[in-house]
Amino acid sequence: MKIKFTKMHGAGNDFLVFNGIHQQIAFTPEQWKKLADRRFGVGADQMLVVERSTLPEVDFRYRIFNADGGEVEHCGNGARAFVKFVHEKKLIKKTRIKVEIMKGIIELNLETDGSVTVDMNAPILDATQVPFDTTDLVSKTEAQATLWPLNVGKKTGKSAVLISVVSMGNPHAVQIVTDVDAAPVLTDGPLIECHPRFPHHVNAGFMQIIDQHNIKLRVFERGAGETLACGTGACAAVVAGILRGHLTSPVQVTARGGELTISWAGVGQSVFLTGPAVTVFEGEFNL
Ligand SMILES: N[C@H](CCC[C@H](N)C(=O)O)C(=O)O
Repeated sequence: MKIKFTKMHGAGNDFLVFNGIHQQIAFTPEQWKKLADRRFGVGADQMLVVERSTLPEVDFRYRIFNADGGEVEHCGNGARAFVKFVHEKKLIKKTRIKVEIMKGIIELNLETDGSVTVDMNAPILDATQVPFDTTDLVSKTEAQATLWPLNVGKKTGKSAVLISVVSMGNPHAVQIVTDVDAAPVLTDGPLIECHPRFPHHVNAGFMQIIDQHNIKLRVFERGAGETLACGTGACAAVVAGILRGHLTSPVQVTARGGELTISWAGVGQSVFLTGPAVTVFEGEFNL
């Protein structure tokens, strides 16, 4: 059976996007993992499946699978690729779209310049809801932020890594570093991703503050490794930076694969993510 897909990216975070409305897309975690493999498969950070929603007033359902085959709650860069896909495939005409994801509904807007703005809903700031195990941990306060000491490799006790714990529907552990290019993303990233205090694992963000309105960011993503950009990671980093008193909305996030713009008006308010979405090629494979 031939399965069609579209290869896309959002600031270098790359995806295989499937029309799950007109073709049956139901793969095992092993099949997703093989598809994502950059040698034995097609290659991607995540795979996105477009389906119709059964909820009233909601246009589509959007499922996200990481390169390791696991289904996850949210993907900010993927949401932008999603909008571009449903328009290019003429699955919808309107430019403001409501989409059901694993844990809620998000609203997407295709801008006249071709960029996409995503209402990412409000961040979850209660660490235990992320979820993160705070047992026996003594948190620190910086401005409005709660920071948690996390033992990472040899960085323990007084040298523990200070993280902000934020959920954008998916879990994020964000730390400030002086130089992202020199940050231990590939050594500490995997240790944080699978840290026992994160029962669902976590995306590990490394943020360098440039000024009040600009950061550089690298993210070691749960289930995908370091990606060239992470939309939900950019949202979590900006939320953490604003709460810590280092940033003021809007914030330009420079990722290795491109630029994202994040706006946030404060606790309880939605985070807005704006950025590019690019179609690279159409493909198909035999299942
Ligand atoms: N690795 C993430 C999912 C993809 C998020 C990222 N690609 C984005 O743009 O938000 C997780 O396991 O929660």
